[in-house]
Amino acid sequence: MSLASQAKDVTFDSIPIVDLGNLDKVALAREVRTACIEVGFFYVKNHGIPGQIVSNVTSSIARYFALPSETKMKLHHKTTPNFKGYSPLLDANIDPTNNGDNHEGYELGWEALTPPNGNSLDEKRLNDGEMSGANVWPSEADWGTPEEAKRFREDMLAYYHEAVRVGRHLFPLFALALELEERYFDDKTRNSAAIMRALHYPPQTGPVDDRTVGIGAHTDFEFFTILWQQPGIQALQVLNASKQWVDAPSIDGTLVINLGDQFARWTNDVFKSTVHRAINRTGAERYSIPLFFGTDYDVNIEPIESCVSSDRPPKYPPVTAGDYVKQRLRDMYHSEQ
Ligand SMILES: O=C(O)CCC(=O)C(=O)O
Ligand SMILES: [Fe+2]
Repeated sequence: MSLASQAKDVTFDSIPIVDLGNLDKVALAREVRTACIEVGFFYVKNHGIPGQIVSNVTSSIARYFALPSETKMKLHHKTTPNFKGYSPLLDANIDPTNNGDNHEGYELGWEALTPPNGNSLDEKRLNDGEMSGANVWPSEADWGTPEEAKRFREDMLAYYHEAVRVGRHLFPLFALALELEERYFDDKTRNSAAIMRALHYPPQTGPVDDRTVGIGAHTDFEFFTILWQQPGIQALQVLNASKQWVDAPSIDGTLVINLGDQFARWTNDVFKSTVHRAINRTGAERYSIPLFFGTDYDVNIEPIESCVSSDRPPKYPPVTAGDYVKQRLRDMYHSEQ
């Protein structure tokens, strides 16, 4: 049966959990396919990221966001050519009908933990298309000690590389879920763009203006997102086909995977890029870490053959992944960058 004929809109009431430890690849791919067609979101367990790396990055993030606002503002993303760095509260506005997203963020991309030959602009990043370019890091003076500065960079990059490893593991699984050859995405993900954002959502208690939520209703722009969310704090919600918000709670030991608009374009919307938002009404600080995983930016996104039929003609014109993401980022920040 073609994938095009399997497309459907489902009023799901929970998000499925997929066990990456399952050695039966065919069964695993089937589970992923169902989750992608019906929900566009799933949790993964047994992803292999060591707990210590996760706890290090989360404590580093909390320390970073506790720095004085003037210090964080020195690395405002508008001072960089590629959106890296800090974005303050209400700076981004992902839902144009809203007043701004009530979170602050810090964004980084690919960087070797130990730069080869002392050169931080290594070959991989130079090849990474128009969104490439150096990360920016708070200085030793910003942190107060060289150890703190070093620790922050190491904790962030250690998690980054682990999450990228999980992402690389998922591409063949997605290929199988699409009934393609397992290696289908290999030549499209040689220098995969992977942008990580550390996010801080201050608590919003009392009456909350619906137009100033943590992050407004949106779909992600990239291929898929790997999201770590802080345990014990409910904030993320996912919209089902009947326009009901379904909670996506943090589940210990799991990561959330959600498909982005690039994936929806590859699959002519057979696989869903589902609307979601986050509101932190818990009274406690919330941190989360999405990592947006893409194909190489020079790859042209065109629908996979089996996702197109006479009943389901192509919905989107072809576009390169890089052009697409850059335009979406400009829209989000109302930027001319
Ligand atoms: O913080 C979250 O749980 C969601 C973040 C998100 O959806 C995004 O950054 O695109
Ligand atoms: Fe998102």
